[in-house]
Amino acid sequence: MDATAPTPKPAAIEIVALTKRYAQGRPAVDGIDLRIASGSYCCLLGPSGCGKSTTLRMIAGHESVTSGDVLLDHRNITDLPAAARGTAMMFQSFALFPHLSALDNVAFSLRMKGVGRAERQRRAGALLDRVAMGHLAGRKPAELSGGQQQRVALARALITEPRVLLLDEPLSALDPFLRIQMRAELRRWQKDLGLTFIHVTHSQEEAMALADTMVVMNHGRIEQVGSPHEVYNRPASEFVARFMGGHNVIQTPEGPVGVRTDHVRIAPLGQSLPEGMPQLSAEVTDVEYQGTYVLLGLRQAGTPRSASATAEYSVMVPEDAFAARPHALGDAVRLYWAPERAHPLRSPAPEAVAA
Ligand SMILES: Nc1ncnc2c1ncn2[C@@H]1O[C@H](COP(=O)(O)OP(=O)(O)OP(=O)(O)O)[C@@H](O)[C@H]1O
Repeated sequence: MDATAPTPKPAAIEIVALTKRYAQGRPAVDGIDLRIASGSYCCLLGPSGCGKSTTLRMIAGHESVTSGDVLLDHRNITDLPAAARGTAMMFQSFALFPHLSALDNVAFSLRMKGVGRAERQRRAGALLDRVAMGHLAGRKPAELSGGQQQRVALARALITEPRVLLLDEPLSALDPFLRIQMRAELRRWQKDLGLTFIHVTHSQEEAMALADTMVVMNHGRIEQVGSPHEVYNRPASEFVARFMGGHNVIQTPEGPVGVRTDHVRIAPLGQSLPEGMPQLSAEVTDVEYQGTYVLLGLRQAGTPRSASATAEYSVMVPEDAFAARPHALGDAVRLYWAPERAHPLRSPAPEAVAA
């Protein structure tokens, strides 16, 4: 794991041995170290309960820290109140006040700070212009589309002039079509504004589409930090390979390796294979047509139907190749792959298996 490897730009956020313990037993966040480069889009990714929201809330100051530190540009903000940190939060489904206009929603935190009416309306209006919402400033949230509400929520978060914007599953309440549109917009805003965004999601696809840096968490710990390309192409552990999808985890005498489903080849039993290819025998258990490719499910030969997922594999066969040489349920085949396509994977820590 290279969670503490130096980043080329100065770190906007540095997390040092950060721990949150809600109750006895395993901590929700377990001593994590992380540097998030200034001006980058960082996604905290992991399954439900892995500790990503707790981590975000500790950065925001909405959750106390059990131990460890949060630094923003080398300033220790661990014990500062949320409003004094230089961070702002954008929530799931935007959490706009329904009875207030877009302008008053954006101006709200300035009102709380005692800024005069004329000044707060001027600043809120300027920000709404910035997110191309100035012409709809008088509308209430219910009179705005999902995308327009997102822009108001963004303007409302930006009014405090944060250095870092924290986003907690901001797209999860949207329908799939709007979600894809809105994530492109978030990415564009992040680049235009040059701010650091830290975005929590459980969606691999969302993180891959948005992130400069992905942080994959599991059981309160960081499994891997890297660009989407690095994490997808070189998953560090069995957990990351399985969680990201698109990989086979294959047990070899040297330990588990990960091979992408599109890098595993399939041949009928008895056909001679290229020299030096690692291989195994399997039976076709599933054939799924996916349009541009066919996804085959396979079980390693000699393993019972009820065996764990460790003996189950997937192979992605391009549609044309499948048409030229189809495979049917029950076919006995050989799977093989080029040795350079197999990447060693860290096995789960014994305590993680037991949890
Ligand atoms: N206020 C709380 N009190 C007690 N336990 C909590 C509290 N908040 C979270 N937890 C526990 O801490 C662990 C991490 O929760 P957290 O919400 O950070 O995970 P998450 O990865 O964001 O999950 P999700 O995607 O479901 O929100 C979970 O086991 C959760 O049950």
